Amino acid sequence: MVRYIALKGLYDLEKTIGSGGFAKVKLATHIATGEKVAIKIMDKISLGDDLPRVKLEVQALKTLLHQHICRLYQVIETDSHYFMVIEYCSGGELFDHIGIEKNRLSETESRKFFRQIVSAVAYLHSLGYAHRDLKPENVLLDREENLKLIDFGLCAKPKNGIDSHLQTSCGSPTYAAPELILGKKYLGSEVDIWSMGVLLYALLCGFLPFDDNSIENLYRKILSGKYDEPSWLSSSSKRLIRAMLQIDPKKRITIQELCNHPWITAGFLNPVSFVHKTNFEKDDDVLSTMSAICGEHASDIWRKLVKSDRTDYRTATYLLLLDRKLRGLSLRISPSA
Ligand SMILES: [NH3+]CCCOc1cc(-c2cn[nH]c2)ccc1C(=O)Nc1ccccc1
Repeated sequence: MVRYIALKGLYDLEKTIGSGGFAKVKLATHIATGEKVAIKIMDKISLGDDLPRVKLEVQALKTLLHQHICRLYQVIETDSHYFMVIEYCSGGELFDHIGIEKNRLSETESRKFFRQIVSAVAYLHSLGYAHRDLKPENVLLDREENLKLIDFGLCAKPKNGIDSHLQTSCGSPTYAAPELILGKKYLGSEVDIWSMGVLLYALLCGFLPFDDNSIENLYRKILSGKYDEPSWLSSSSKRLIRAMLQIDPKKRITIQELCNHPWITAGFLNPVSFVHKTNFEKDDDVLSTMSAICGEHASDIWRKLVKSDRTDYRTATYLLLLDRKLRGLSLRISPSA
């Protein structure tokens, strides 16, 4: 196991749980609390001119506090690497959860998960962000099967707000909107809606609306906007999918309409709201646990926490202890912390 000096005494690295272009994600243990975390390791050389994207992703994750968006605990930068310590989603990828035999979810189960995606994306858009890479690999589950969106490496916050156009082509073609693959100017919010339509179709059908081994055929299918509607789809599901997979982005349903759509609210008392986690809430039990170990006064620990950029080891320890408390577990810290 390659040893990273920067993690020594803080995190024990374990198996690799994901690897992408320029990042590797490893399971790790936060030594002070024994809690599992995911550490996204990026080496600066292979990042090349994508280096600014890491700053964007860190900035986005520090801002985005939502129950269905993976939490960033700590960022460590060395001369050669970035380490992003992120919430571990022990349930793995949602689509692995669907399992091979069933390969699709019922409308009720799909609605439960899809409402959580809509809540996270509505929150994202309300802050002027677009994810731009919504795909099954980026939809995970935590231990209680709560959905978590990950990988904001491509997310954008256009300087003039969510309604200003983007141009960079990014994300995977299979989930990409027609305007994006045509290289047209596009709105991040509109391409996210299209990708969510592909996700919903995959949940309800167990396969993708547009799929082909040849990229030209795949593009042709996406641009045609034509896809199969299997017999088991209800007319309400078909109507919603059609509203999301509109070729013309101006005809596509908006995130606000989506939150109130009859398919989304069926069986629920209320539309999807993007009520999110409050900011950094003070917890005296956690602070006294930390103070018992490190000897500092709880009030001093809290003051430093609030003043910090909230991505240091103290922040990670505080948030992980808070998670333990919210799960009804004992608050313990190993003295070596
Ligand atoms: N497609 C997911 C592979 C990478 O996995 C993660 C990525 C991030 C991440 C990456 N960027 N931002 C957050 C955060 C958490 C995980 C994770 O917990 N994955 C996992 C857990 C159990 C089984 C399998 C996979």
